[in-house]
Amino acid sequence: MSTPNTALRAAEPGAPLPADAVPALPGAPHFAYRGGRLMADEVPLEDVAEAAGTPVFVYSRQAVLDAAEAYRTALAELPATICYAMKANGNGALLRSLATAGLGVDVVSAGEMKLALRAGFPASRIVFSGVGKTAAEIGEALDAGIAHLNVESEAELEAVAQVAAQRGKVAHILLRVNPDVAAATHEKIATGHKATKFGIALEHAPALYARAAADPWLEPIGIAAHIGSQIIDMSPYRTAFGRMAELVDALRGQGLTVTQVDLGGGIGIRYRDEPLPDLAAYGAIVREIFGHRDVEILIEPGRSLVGNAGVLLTRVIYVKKSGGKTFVVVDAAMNDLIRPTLYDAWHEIVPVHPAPGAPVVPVDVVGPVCETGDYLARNREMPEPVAGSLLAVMSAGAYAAVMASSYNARPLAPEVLVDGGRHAVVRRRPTMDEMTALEAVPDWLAPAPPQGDR
Ligand SMILES: Cc1ncc(COP(=O)(O)O)c(C=O)c1O
Ligand SMILES: N[C@@H](CCCC[NH3+])C(=O)O
Repeated sequence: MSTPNTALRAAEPGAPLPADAVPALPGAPHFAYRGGRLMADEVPLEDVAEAAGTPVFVYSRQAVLDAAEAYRTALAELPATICYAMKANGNGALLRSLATAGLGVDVVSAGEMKLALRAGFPASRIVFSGVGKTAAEIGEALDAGIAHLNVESEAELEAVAQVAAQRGKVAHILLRVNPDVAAATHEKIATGHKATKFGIALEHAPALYARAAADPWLEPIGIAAHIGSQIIDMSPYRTAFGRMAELVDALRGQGLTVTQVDLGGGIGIRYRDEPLPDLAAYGAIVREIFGHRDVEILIEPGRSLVGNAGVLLTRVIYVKKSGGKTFVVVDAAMNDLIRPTLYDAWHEIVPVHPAPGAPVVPVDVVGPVCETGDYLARNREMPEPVAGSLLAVMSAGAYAAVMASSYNARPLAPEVLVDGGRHAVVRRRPTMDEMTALEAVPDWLAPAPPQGDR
């Protein structure tokens, strides 16, 4: 498949972009070129940059809703609830959009739980996952009436039992099992093989489930698994779900009640030239394995709902030639998008205003942060941008703004939501005062020297 950059390269100097060079961007059709400029739905990205400054994350509300609809279609007629894994993107306006669309949500901390409740997700559609829930968090979840508490270890089961008894509230739990499946993905985001910290070994699950069923303060309702993230080939799901189904049958064979299976998330997106994940095939696997088993199904997609619904818009500060290389220094950096540095991730980077005829050269797209690892792309063939121009870093809707930091005292990039032809800042850039608002200088420190003496 031709990537956007190679497609752009096909243009002759000075000639308008040929029709077949209009790049098939990840994020299409919601992010697409029209009239020689990159649009988010009906909004030119240059307008967003003008209104909110750069760097800025831009999300298409319709892209998220379409992605949710694609899951609904794939799972049609199954008793399935889509619980968006909000760790991928916890922006309140996006959450509100998904809550209004009737989705559930998967949370991994009391903080996420509170954001989910605030966004309007009912407690009955909240799954509380996570390997290290504290007693305080378990208590908050019980108080909020969370309907699905996913338990990841024997120690956690004991903690839940204790907190539930203390509060006099029955905890509805699912045991997260580790199906020991190796999915082809980056090692830092694989979770379903037994060497990871996640889940309970399949062979230990029956005894723990029975232990829970015997506890008056625990009501085990099902089992959960999540095998990893950015999974493109659906076959590991078949293996994992098959093992889960065997466990469901075994538990029922012991006279235990199982009404729910939580199949986790993990379906990948196209960042570069990956095949598009086959949601229909996924749906068929779920149907084949669980369709006749009389269980309610939960799924927890994160990235596949929001990843290609967002871009990071950035402006070129300088083009620097040094050491035989071309560095495109932009105003976004690793603190805004850490995925390239952390996972060697590829994010497509394209001009907002393609300049046909611009020489295509290998460049490093780097930020202003003082780290050698501060890059968004390395040795990337792209039309050489000019200082002041806008670039869009694609596929930045998932695990981007949520993983950002203020390293180098850089303010968190704002977030803008596009809805058709309108757009709004849904999280603004913090001021310097806001960034330091939590700091305190103890009174035993000498006062700051007067400005003139510094
Ligand atoms: C328990 C759980 N559910 C769901 C997800 C969402 O994964 P993804 O964004 O790959 O769909 C994750 C993250 O990998 C997770 O840990
Ligand atoms: N943060 C990872 C995904 C982690 C999945 C969370 N369980 C990424 O950016 O790809």
